[in-house]
Amino acid sequence: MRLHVIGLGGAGGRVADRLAAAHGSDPFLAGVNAFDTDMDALGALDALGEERRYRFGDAAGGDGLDGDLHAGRRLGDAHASELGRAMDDQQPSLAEAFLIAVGLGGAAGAGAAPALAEELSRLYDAPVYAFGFLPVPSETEAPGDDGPAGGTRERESPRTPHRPLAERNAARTLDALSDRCAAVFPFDNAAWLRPSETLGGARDRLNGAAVERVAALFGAGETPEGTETPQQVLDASDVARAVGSDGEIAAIGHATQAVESPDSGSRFGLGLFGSGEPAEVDTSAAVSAIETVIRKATRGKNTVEVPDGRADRTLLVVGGPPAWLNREAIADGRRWLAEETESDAILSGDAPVHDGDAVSAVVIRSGLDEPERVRELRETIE
Ligand SMILES: Nc1nc2c(ncn2[C@@H]2O[C@H](COP(=O)(O)OP(=O)(O)OP(=O)(O)O)[C@@H](O)[C@H]2O)c(=O)[nH]1
Repeated sequence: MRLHVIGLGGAGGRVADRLAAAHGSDPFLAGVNAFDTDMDALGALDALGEERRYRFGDAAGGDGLDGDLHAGRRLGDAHASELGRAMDDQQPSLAEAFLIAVGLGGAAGAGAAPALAEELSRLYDAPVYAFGFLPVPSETEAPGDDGPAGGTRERESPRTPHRPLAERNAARTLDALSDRCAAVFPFDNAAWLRPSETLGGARDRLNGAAVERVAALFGAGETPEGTETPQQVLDASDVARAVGSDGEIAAIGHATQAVESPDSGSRFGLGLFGSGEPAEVDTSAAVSAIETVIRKATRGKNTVEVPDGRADRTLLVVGGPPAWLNREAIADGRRWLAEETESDAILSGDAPVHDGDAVSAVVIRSGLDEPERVRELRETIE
């Protein structure tokens, strides 16, 4: 689907930049922008062209907002239409979905996100989704008090900036985005940190994991021109049906498994008869690879925890070299997922990747019980 990604604030900008670096020429990424009040943060991006970066909010004097969410909201309200216009050269009217990426604990991005979501919904028919990083607990703790391993940890890795208001900002922004977006995809930074890591040291790895999942989901139905069309094409309306339009929280699970790239058509001489017929792949190997990736995508670490694995709605996309996409195995995987999630509303699609060297699965779950970390955050403002 044609996706337009807008990264707001420091974290959002870095994710937008990373998406542009890894997927800038992929057909699904129709537009990318990074908007921030902070000149230095925008200046530190390297894949996004100057024309895609935009500093807003003169009142911030070119700096960040140091966690002042009220100031961020004010700036967002004042500049939303200006930000909407700053996207215009990338034909946002052709986008089939918008994705606002933001660090929920901050102020510049989190403050502007609700107003921008409202503005985009007013201007365009396409759904507006939010992808938001949840803060880690150590951000709100007093400096130096970073849990039992705290002292050493801070010496070993870049410091995580102290943001006393991060949890409350995140709770307020989650609520505001749920009211204004079709769906919210939280990414739980804390769940993705390894025991010895700080957020400052791990953020590039986390951003890579986030980008991989965004691309796996939104790029799934989009095959480069001239390649095979998926048998069950995944389109923007499938994603919309899976995640709903009521601002519910959705989780993305993703897994890949390396497989041997079948030498497409080699048995008959590639292209000689225009057959492009795939070489044979051992059926049991294909079945096992598909079963493994679907289970890993479901039970492995998702962008946010799915309590008891349960969901009202589920979307499954299985990708890989066409010869590996065994129909029966995918159908079995769907049945397994239906039981696992207690959901009977499972949509699915294929993502054939010619010359690919991995089988992959993306599992989206929406209509979840509240994840523990989201509940903790919400309690900070009750
Ligand atoms: N995964 C990830 N999370 C980040 C990153 N940078 C910041 N965060 C998280 O996002 C929150 C907001 O940080 P920023 O995006 O830098 O904040 P901002 O929107 O620029 O707002 P101010 O700095 O307050 O003006 C932090 O509290 C962290 O939890 C990043 O690069 N990756």
